[in-house]
Amino acid sequence: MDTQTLLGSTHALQTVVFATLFLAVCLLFPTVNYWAQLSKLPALGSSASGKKQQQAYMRSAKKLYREGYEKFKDAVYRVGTADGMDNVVIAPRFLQELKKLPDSVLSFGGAIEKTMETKYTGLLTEDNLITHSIKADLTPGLSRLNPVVYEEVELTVHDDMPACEDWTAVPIYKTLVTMVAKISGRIFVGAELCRNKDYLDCAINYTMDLIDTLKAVKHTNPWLRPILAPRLPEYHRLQKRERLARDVLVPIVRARQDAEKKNADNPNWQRPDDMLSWFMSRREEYGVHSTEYMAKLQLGLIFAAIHTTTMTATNILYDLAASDGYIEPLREEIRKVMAENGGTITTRALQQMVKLDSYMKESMRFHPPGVTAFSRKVLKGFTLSNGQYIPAGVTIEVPSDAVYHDSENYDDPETFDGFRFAKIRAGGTATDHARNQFVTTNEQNLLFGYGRHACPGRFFAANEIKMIVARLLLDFDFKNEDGGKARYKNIDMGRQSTPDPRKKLLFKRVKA
Ligand code: HEM
Repeated sequence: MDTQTLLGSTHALQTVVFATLFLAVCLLFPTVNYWAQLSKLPALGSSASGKKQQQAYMRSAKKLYREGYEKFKDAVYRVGTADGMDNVVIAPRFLQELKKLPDSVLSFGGAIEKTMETKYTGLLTEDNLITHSIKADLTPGLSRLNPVVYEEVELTVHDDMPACEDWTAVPIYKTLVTMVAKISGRIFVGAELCRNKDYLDCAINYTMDLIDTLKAVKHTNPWLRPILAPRLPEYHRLQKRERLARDVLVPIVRARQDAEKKNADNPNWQRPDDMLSWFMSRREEYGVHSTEYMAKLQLGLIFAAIHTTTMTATNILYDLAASDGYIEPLREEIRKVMAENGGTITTRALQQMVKLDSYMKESMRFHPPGVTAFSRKVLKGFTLSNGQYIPAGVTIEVPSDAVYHDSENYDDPETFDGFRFAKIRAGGTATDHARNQFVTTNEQNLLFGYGRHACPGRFFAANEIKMIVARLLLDFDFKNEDGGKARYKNIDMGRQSTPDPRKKLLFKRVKA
């Protein structure tokens, strides 16, 4: 090789090397920059993302976030999570400023996409039609709908609870999920479908199949997920469940469409008064044209509503069975309020059941479904008022469980006081009333989230739970299966906490 050719090849080689390095720097810069920015925030513990750390997170996330709160109460820190990624934990004092950031900076859907592996579970993330319809149709219509809801509560308590002439063991989670699916279904899809076996099967089991798929997907290697996830048996079961759900729901949507067309000129025709109907009336506004998608919206609603409501009701019953001194005062309140409202549970009656509302709220404070709240993915980096920069790409959260056990927020926070909120409301101002209800959301009350994505279904859920618990309290005495007073332990996994669905309570019908 002559010198000229050698120089030429060396030059070409140098160019290739430089170009490759440049490309690598361009590709890696965002990641390197992300880690550089993230590492400026203090870490709780090692914050490393090793297997051991991930397992410790799954076992004791609650303890971890409480330690974090003690150490960084008013500050911001990062913590390694079960995903092998660091989340940024933000003190509640920043919530007011976070609330003002638009969805293009802090994304609710983005956080769900990641935690729920929506690419594989197919869960709807931010479906504005569902949220809008709950806010614009369901919640304002509750006064009109409450008698219908209560009618379904009476029907299902009658049909799904055993006779219980003597003490009878009842698997209460399983019983409640059927009740909640029927009662919610009455408002979601109407009377014709809400007691249909196939609809109920789907309303009860869709969430379970989705969670099984989620767990299986999380166990696969993130790099191989696109190949492995669609091969999982759980994934196939979920797909089958969705097909079954479509088979049940699509004919109903079609029948409703036909009825609408047939009655287009009929001034006396009335649309069914349920979510399916409200979704359909808003489909043009939201550009929803496929009948299958209308069915999918119902699955989104089922996921948001059924097991969340069931878990909350189960926690309340487990608390009641384990605590003394509450059942009689609650019954007294319910009887008195019903007597004042024509012997039934009206909207006014629900508002007057202040002790029951308080008990439900205290039960949820002690047994929140999650250890953290306000989970949002950061789409654009931003700076907090204390000067700390939160980089794009990270997920933020607020340590809500620690907030509920802070004596600055709640007097004697480690004591279960079922009537603590009723007492504050009894002697208090209008603000005390507003800030101490089951449905309240603010910086100290994060059970239903916070800000513009706070749970829109909480008003419906509160009424439904109140009606179920009131009916059960009036009709039955109940206690733990062993007759003891130890509260059934919840199952804590990572951030999630669920009442143990295998436990039974003993029920005995109250003599009239
Ligand atoms: C006790 C039962 C329930 C609990 C504990 C609960 C809890 C929550 C929480 C924590 C969030 C996230 C809020 C945030 O991050 O700021 C949420 C969102 C949501 N919930 Fe509920 N929920 C319950 C019942 C329901 C019901 C019955 C419905 C429907 C009727 C519903 C519909 C939704 C929807 C659509 C969203 C998403 C809101 C959005 O995208 O902006 N939830 N819920």
